[in-house]
Amino acid sequence: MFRILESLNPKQRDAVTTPAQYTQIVAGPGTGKTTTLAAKILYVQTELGVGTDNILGISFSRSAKSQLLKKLEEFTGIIGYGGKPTILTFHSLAYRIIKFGIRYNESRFRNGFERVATEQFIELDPALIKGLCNEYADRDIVNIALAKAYNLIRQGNLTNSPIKDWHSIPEDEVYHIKTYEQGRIRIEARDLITYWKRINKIEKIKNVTDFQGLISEASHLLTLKQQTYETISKSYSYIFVDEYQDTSLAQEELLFSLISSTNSVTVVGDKNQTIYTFNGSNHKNMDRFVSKCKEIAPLSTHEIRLTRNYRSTEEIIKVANEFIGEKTIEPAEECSGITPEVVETHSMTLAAEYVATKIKELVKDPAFTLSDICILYRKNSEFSPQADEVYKQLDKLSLRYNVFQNQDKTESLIDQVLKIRMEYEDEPLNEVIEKLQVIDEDFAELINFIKECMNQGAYDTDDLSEYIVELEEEDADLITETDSLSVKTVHDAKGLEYPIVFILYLGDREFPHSSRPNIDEEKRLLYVGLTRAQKQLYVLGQKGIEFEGFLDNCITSTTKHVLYHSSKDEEKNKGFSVEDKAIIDETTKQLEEDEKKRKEELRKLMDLF
Ligand SMILES: Nc1ncnc2c1ncn2[C@@H]1O[C@H](COP(=O)(O)OP(=O)(O)OP(=O)(O)O)[C@@H](O)[C@H]1O
Repeated sequence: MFRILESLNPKQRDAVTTPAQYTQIVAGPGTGKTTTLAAKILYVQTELGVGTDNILGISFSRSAKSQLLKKLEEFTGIIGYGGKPTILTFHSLAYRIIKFGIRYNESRFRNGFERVATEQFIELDPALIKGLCNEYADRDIVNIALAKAYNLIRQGNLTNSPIKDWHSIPEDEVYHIKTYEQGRIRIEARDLITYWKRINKIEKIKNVTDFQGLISEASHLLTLKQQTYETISKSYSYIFVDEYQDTSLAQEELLFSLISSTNSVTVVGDKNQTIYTFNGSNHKNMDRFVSKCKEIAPLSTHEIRLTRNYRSTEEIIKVANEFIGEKTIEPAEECSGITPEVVETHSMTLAAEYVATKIKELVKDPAFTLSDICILYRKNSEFSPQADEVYKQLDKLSLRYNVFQNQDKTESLIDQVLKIRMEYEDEPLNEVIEKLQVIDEDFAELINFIKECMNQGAYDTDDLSEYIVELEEEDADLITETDSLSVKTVHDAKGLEYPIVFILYLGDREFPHSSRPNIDEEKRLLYVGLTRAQKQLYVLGQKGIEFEGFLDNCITSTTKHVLYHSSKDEEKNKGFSVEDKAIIDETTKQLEEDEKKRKEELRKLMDLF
């Protein structure tokens, strides 16, 4: 352990070795959050003699979990001992708690209970939204809006704390729920109450719940302070929570219901990297953690700030700090590098063309391979026109890239896992793998998944249930091939780092996204993107017509401002007389102004709804 402690800086070491019962590590990007957390988990095992069974790690997603496990593996490889503790997401932890609740007859669910997405409750009862929000003819949108309101209110985002049952909804309240397709939908409290009651009925009859239902039920079981609480709370004497800034109020409540006076808790987070508020995350949890813990153990609550960034060059750090408007990180050592480029282009197509051409040039240098490069875009969706444009340009130049496997593929893996759970009920997983290997079918992905679960302590097919929850949480999985570049959303790149990063496309409605963006969240998102780059950074887009000029704000004294309007010289206004050019410029200006007016009117119109 000494060797690992020696490799850390004094603040990181303090975070690892502090005897405080409650610790909050506030750390900017690239300052070693994952590194410090992994070191602390190992320290607790090796120096304090705590068994892996008594340690619980809570991660935000399966990919965050695998990064932490990778770091732990790296460290255990160095010191030659130490094991992998249980690392769950909040949802799979909730599933585990409910399983105990069922065993002790404390839960409202029964064995074999299932999860559905909130919008899918309607498939179990087609009359679910009948008579609700009648002023809207599009019933699919009403279903989506009600599901969203139902989730937000239970997560605590429509009020100041999570609402646990429909009795607590104030009857005269009206909620305005933003939908992507139809702007805001007005939902009266009585409609939401009816919706909630109907869902309760479906849950009871069909023995199902949704993801937020898992969190609410688990919290409820712990607050009963009966056997479920005793078992869970006693098993995990050391609890570590990664990405704490992205927890919802309901998840915060779950964590605090789990803690007794004897557990030690460490949370790690960075408020500037909160990028899931649309999904309920609430960075105020970071402010509250220390004050709440001080109430429980005033003398044993410790807060540590990590600011030394080991990831990026000084120039990249400067762009990130200036963009977010705070000096949150500083270079760990002097490491000046290549000047970041801010590339101004008229269109997404040109931006993608610039990126592809630049990459072709960059990989001529034997120091770089394609896998050192990542292209980031804003839209959090599988079918993004931005990504499509990038793929098209990469294809033109025959550049290999990794793609996300589609949702169907993830679903088929879930189906396979569910099937083997039924077919080989309660059988040990190593025997199941042996049986799968002799069947003449391609089970490679399934076997990998089972091995991943076994690594995490799963023993038989029944143990797979909580890991299925994690699969269901994922949007899509990346198929990673060697020597291919990555194209992903900023959300998917969270926690990762690449020597060369391209970000596109900063400009009206693209990034910041949508007609009425949450500017603070969009800012944090771009900050996450900028801080993924280690050596080279390229930011592409156009100057802001509306809202904040994100591209302008990336231009600093250490960036190079490039104008890229066409790859072909002959197209750069050649062939036009000076008079023609003046007319073209005037018309373009007029068109831009008309478009601006049109957007403004559209927005006013949407506000009316
Ligand atoms: N004390 C250290 N000395 C040298 N390198 C370090 C140190 N701490 C962390 N690093 C390196 O810095 C990089 C970033 O570390 P890590 O991924 O742990 O940061 P992070 O804070 O989790 O990042 P993010 O906020 O982006 O998730 C990694 O390459 C890691 O190996």
